[in-house]
Amino acid sequence: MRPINTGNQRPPRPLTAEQAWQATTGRAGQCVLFFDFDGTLAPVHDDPTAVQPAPKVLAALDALASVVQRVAIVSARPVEFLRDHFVGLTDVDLYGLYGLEHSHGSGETVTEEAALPWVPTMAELAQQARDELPAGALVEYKRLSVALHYRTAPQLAQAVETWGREQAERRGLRVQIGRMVIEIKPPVDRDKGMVIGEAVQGAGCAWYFGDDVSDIKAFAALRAREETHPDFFGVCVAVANPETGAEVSTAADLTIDSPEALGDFLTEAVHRFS
Ligand SMILES: O=P(O)(O)OC[C@H]1O[C@H](O[C@H]2O[C@H](CO)[C@@H](O)[C@H](O)[C@H]2O)[C@H](O)[C@@H](O)[C@@H]1O
Repeated sequence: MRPINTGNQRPPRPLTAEQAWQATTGRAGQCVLFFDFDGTLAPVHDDPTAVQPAPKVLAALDALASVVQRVAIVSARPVEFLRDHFVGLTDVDLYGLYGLEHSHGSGETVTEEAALPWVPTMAELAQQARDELPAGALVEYKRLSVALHYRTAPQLAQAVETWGREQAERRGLRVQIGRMVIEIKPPVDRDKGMVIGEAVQGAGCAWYFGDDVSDIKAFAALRAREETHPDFFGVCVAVANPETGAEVSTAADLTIDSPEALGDFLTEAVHRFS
């Protein structure tokens, strides 16, 4: 059995959950916990407007916020959506639309200026998608991005993705593939990896929990921080799922079975880190 590291040294890879707990406990006050939202904190639902955080998640995040340096949610959802789903959590940072928006604590929402000129294009694109995509495709308009979903009509995957890619190319936009969704975004350099790279400055340790391919960039940002800062300790945690789970798990240190299991894991973290 590998020895457990309780000092400020990083434990060797591959990591066990126990080693990750132990290495974090002594420096919880310097640690930032980052969470993706859909498929990580909240179980997947056919209707993107109907999702809610898994049981125990809200209470655990609230308690963790006073134990660790920062708790942050890093999502493709708008900040306003996240705020509505975490009412009562006033001491949490919210990064929305892959970092095009953010708010700290209960502060105002700040939007990346370079993205603002793209608002009318996105509104127009959403309307065009509603008009042109086949019945069964679901269009989610998010002010600075448009998500085209086919979860309830998987036979449309190729048609929806092809339509989305063509429109993105025609309009000079970017695409992000996700779980039964293609998302179209402004051509502004902002992703979860960039958010994490900036937000870990000043932290001695960070955990990132995610389930989708866009979260792999966040894992890479933690790995990069470890490379350049030998005292920094990062833990990448995948949340399993049948779509992107294998790819995300391969990039992670640890895998948790589901958002519900994450609720239990975080409840345990409150006790471990306190
Ligand atoms: O960065 P995230 O917080 O993980 O957001 C990624 C996308 O999540 C949502 O779509 C996903 O969840 C839906 C609700 O469970 C599900 O119906 C869909 O199939 C998933 O792709 C959200 O609706 C998207 O806007 C986000 O891009």
